[in-house]
Amino acid sequence: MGMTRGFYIGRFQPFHNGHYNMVERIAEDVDELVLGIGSAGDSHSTRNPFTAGERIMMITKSLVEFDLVTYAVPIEDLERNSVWVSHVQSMSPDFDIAYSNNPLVIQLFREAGVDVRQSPMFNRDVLEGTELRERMIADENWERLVPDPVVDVVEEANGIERLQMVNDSDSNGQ
Ligand SMILES: Nc1ncnc2c1ncn2[C@@H]1O[C@H](COP(=O)(O)OP(=O)(O)OP(=O)(O)O)[C@@H](O)[C@H]1O
Ligand SMILES: NC(=O)c1ccc[n+]([C@@H]2O[C@H](COP(=O)(O)O)[C@@H](O)[C@H]2O)c1
Repeated sequence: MGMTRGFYIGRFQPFHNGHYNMVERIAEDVDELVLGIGSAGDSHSTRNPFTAGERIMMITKSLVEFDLVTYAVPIEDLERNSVWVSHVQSMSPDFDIAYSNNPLVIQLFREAGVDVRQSPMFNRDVLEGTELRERMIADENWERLVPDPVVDVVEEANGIERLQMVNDSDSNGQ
């Protein structure tokens, strides 16, 4: 078979070991992988603390060890789900298979005729962005739930202090 390119989108707030395990799985199927940085315009909020650039650093540094060509492409949100797949395709290198465990994303790709594959959830009780952000806010242990380079990126961005600050103002109703 020829070269296969996959596409995997997430908000990656932050990129954690569940995402890493999913890439490990995907790497068995494809030669190249596009990582879509979802909600790319969002940052500095409790749900989306990190910028697209910071998330690109987390992903690029975490995936260097794979025998896989990777591209990180920021994808901003749209008001219209009905044209979202075209929007993604307009920003990304061409891909053969989309990977997601998000039901809306799966449905939109399938309706647009794109081949979609799911993976099992890895250790979902702790490997979840929401859980990680809660631990960061509470100064609880989160470092072992992410690839080592992500710890450095969070530190460089002063991410814990930022998340604690924006969480304070978010929960005070801005
Ligand atoms: N532990 C995991 N194992 C396998 N896939 C995962 C895991 N966590 C997230 N994913 C999948 O990775 C993609 C991107 O996930 P996303 O960036 O929303 O992370 P999340 O952990 O679900 O974060 P949040 O709690 O912030 O929504 C989605 O398809 C999601 O289902
Ligand atoms: N209408 C839209 O803009 C639209 C539709 C579906 C998914 N998305 C984005 O795709 C990403 C999906 O990633 P998650 O699986 O991490 O939720 C998110 O950033 C989400 O906002 C956007």
